Amino acid sequence: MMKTLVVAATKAELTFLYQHFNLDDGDFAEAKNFDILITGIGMVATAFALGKHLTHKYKLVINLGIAGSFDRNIELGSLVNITEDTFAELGAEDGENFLTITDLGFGENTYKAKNDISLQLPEVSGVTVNRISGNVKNIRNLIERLNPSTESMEGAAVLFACQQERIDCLQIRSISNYVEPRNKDRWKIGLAIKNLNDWANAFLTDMN
Ligand SMILES: O=C(O)c1cccc(C(=O)CC[C@H]2O[C@@H](n3cnc4c(=O)[nH]cnc43)[C@H](O)[C@@H]2O)c1
Repeated sequence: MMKTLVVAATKAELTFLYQHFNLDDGDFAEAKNFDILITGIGMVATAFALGKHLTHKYKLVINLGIAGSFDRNIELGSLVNITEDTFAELGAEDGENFLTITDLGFGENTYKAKNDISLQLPEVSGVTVNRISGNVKNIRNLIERLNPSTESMEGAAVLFACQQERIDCLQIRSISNYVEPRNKDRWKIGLAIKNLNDWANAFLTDMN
């Protein structure tokens, strides 16, 4: 039987999923129909972990995590299905302009989550960055260039790996904060994680 691979940056983001399915407490945990891979934060850690673990025994990869939202109409703690994700910093600065790697002739910087699963969640596009945006000028620039709804530090790396291996993939994230000058007091990480885990527990149970 082919399994699903659940990928998250930190174990904290999947706390209740580990509890619900009574899983062993490691960075790679196995359940009957799915495995969990904890990669560490960021694109490099994610790509490295997927390079080691992503094989054709998996029919689907689900990237779960928290994310920032550029869109104030998306409530903190609510879930989105990120169907397209862009490596926002991959390219070259040219004075005030930014040249993507596509502009430079070196391939794609945007990847789609390929799957035939229909979910009752808003479908949005995201950016993936190395540093959480917290500077008004950078935030404005990202919105002008890419008009993203969400920001994470791993999403595009997961979509990239899945495209390389031709494995279906979903990216579901729960909004913990708005993308704005850093103000940790306004982040709702606990609520975002609770709602993310409730969704994941139901999805992974129904899938079985
Ligand atoms: O600084 C802290 O105290 C702190 C506490 C908990 C979490 C953090 C993070 O930096 C979380 C990064 C983690 O979450 C994703 N994430 C969440 N919001 C954003 C965002 O606005 N922009 C980019 N990434 C975000 C990200 O995918 C990381 O995995 C800090």
